[in-house]
Amino acid sequence: MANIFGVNVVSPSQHYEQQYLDLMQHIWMNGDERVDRTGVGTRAVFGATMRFDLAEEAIPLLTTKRVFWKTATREMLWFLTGDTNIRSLVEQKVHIWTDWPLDKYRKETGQKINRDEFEQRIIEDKAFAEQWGDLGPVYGKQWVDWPRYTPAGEGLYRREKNGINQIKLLINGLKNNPGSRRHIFTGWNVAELDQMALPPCHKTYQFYVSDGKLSAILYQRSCDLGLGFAFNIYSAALLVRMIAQQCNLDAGELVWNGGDVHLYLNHTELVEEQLSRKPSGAPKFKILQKPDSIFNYQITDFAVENYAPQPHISAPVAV
Ligand SMILES: Nc1nc(=O)c2c([nH]1)NC[C@@H]1CN(c3ccc(C(=O)N[C@@H](CCC(=O)O)C(=O)O)cc3)CN21
Ligand SMILES: O=c1ccn([C@H]2C[C@H](O)[C@@H](COP(=O)(O)O)O2)c(=O)[nH]1
Repeated sequence: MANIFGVNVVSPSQHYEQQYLDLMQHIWMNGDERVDRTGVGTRAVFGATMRFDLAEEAIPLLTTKRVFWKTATREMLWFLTGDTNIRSLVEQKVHIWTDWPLDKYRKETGQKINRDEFEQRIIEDKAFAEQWGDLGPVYGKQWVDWPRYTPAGEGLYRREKNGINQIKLLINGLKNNPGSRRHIFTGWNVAELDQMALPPCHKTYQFYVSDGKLSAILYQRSCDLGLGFAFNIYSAALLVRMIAQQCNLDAGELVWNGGDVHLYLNHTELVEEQLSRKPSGAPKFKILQKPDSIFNYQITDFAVENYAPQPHISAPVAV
């Protein structure tokens, strides 16, 4: 891979996943060993870029392990509803956000409930879910309902019933003023970070229209390269494709910029297994119909073809 002015140029003969495996190898061999918030410990580099071509229905799904793209798709559709409670995810058998509310519940009540029991209660008991299943004003809330305040006299402010829908504004902007350099949305609401279970990792998205194609940069401040990345890069591509479809554009390129990019020290087995495998194949992504709005996609609207990954590799998630 050549590097020109900080732009990684992936040669067309190289598999799109090779840059990911190279970065994984580099971090595992040369990363700074650091103590992190979770106490697990990581090896990390600061600042990394990868580029993925989205032309001709390409989708950046890792092929050296199976990535559960439907799980990631359900999560993205959940973001777009503005929901921040894990209940609707758990109802769809998506477990990736359960560990944070569960951890909080155990710490605050001292109860030794296991994950399955906790999820069962979240589903069966609406009041329990409202009390214990909410992640605070994370991604979805900020994306489609960023709070807005208006003066109410005497130095007081009233919170408007409807916040700012950044996704709707983005799509209007892309349609009406494609050449703009301000096509951005972000989950990083500084005033509300302390209420979130986790501050956003995939925190800023910027879009760019040229030659009938929609490209995007994702800036991810913190990246769990062994677990989170596979989801994050697929989800970002999914988002580009949905937005492109809504704006009658083709998908162009997805540029991923990572800040603190790390491998957890308890991911040795995953790293060694994955680095021993060779990427292969080029899955295709299809959107089967065009809903009348970005907010009306359903899981059945998407299909992945030609995806023949190597077996799943499980690894513990650091909470
Ligand atoms: N340490 C850490 N890594 C993350 O990737 C991460 C967080 N924390 N906290 C918030 C969210 C939750 N996300 C997660 C959480 C778990 C998996 C995970 O366990 N994935 C497994 C199985 C997926 C499944 O059950 O379908 C995997 O092998 O990809 C992935 C992303 C991404 N984020
Ligand atoms: O979409 C996501 C969400 C989270 N992560 C990872 C990155 C870190 O390992 C943790 C978050 O911990 P912080 O201390 O808040 O950075 O979760 C991810 O890779 N992708």
